[in-house]
Amino acid sequence: MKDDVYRKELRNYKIAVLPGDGVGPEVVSEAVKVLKHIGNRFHINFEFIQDLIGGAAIDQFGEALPAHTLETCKLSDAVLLGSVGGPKWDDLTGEKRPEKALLGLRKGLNLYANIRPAMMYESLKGACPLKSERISDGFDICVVRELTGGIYFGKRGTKVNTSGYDEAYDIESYSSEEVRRIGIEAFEIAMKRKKKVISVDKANVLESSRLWRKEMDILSKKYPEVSLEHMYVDNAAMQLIKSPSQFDVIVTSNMFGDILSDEASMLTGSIGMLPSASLGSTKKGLFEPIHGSAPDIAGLDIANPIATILSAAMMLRHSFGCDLEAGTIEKAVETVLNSGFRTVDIFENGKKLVGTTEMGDLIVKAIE
Ligand SMILES: NC(=O)c1ccc[n+]([C@@H]2O[C@H](COP(=O)([O-])OP(=O)(O)OC[C@H]3O[C@@H](n4cnc5c(N)ncnc54)[C@H](O)[C@@H]3O)[C@@H](O)[C@H]2O)c1
Ligand SMILES: CC(C)[C@H](C(=O)O)[C@@H](O)C(=O)O
Ligand SMILES: [Mg+2]
Repeated sequence: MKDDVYRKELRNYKIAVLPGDGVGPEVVSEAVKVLKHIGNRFHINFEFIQDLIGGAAIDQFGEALPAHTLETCKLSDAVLLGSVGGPKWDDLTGEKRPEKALLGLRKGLNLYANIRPAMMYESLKGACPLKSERISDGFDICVVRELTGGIYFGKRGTKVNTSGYDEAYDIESYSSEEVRRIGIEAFEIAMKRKKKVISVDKANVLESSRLWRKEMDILSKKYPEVSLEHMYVDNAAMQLIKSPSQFDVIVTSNMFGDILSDEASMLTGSIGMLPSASLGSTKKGLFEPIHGSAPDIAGLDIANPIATILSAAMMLRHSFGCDLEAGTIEKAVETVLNSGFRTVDIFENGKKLVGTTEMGDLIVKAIE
């Protein structure tokens, strides 16, 4: 019997839970609450194995990504992560930084494709900072961000240059194989959507972007039904604000994807709304909100848990093939938003202000 069929019949999944720092533990505990509820309702046995990452792991074990944390993730079917980093660890440099744990985890699990969907909820139109005519068509964008290459993983260092000044460098580099595999991911996703890919680069300046563009062109010949357009990243940042509905699938490099997805998140109303799935060549994925540890609001029970709850839904769909259950969570989120409940980041006059825990409770209730 094939492994995935066997697992589906048993409906028994092991989830590594890494709450991390700042608001991470607050939003993750809401997502776990929702998953537990889904488990009860749909007879799925979730085993949650909690471990430390980031600043929390530095404080306890002296390193941001302890070997046992990586091992826990390797032995699990999927990983749910909150966020890492914060002012407490800001003086640390290089490999010691909490954020490096995240990069180590993504690389260690070979999760090269980061999927970040940004869609407009009808009831959150008022929370979008754009004029209503710019979003009259709504938008449903899927950012496909390369996650284990580029400037994040290139050679870096510091030196004193020949004139005696300090110098620092981070090299952006991509191989054709790295570009091809993220391209395939984007075209495959596009085949299930509007069959439209916009590849974002800076090929008017960067050699690595020229390779990127060439590989995307080669790949597009294998997907004749999908239209491919190239766009420079500066223009793409502007076009996202001008007319978000022109985008469907955006495929781009690690750093451009990081920046553009934060920008796209704000179009939905808040960075607290955007989930993500980091995927590789196996079903095991890493699921996390795109936002960070939000130190300015940590511990106040006001962070929006929806991004993390929607990340849990992405886990059900992508790692476990539980489409019905994923859809149930997504529908529950929509129901709660349609009923007028809002955390402070998406609050508008006339709506009902709730905190992190209450938002989680409402979503659980909407699942029932
Ligand atoms: N994936 C991650 O773990 C991740 C992602 C981004 C940043 N970080 C780290 O987090 C720390 C803070 O970074 P930052 O301030 O640049 O970005 P951030 O995403 O943590 O916060 C940016 C702004 O968005 C708000 N915000 C974020 N999440 C929110 C939520 N769920 N609900 C409501 N408001 C929310 C914050 O309050 C803040 O005003 C840094 O150490 C950074 O490196 C980690
Ligand atoms: C914390 C940082 C390393 C991370 C990234 O840049 O990938 C974050 O900004 C994200 O978007 O997940
Ligand atoms: Mg980011």
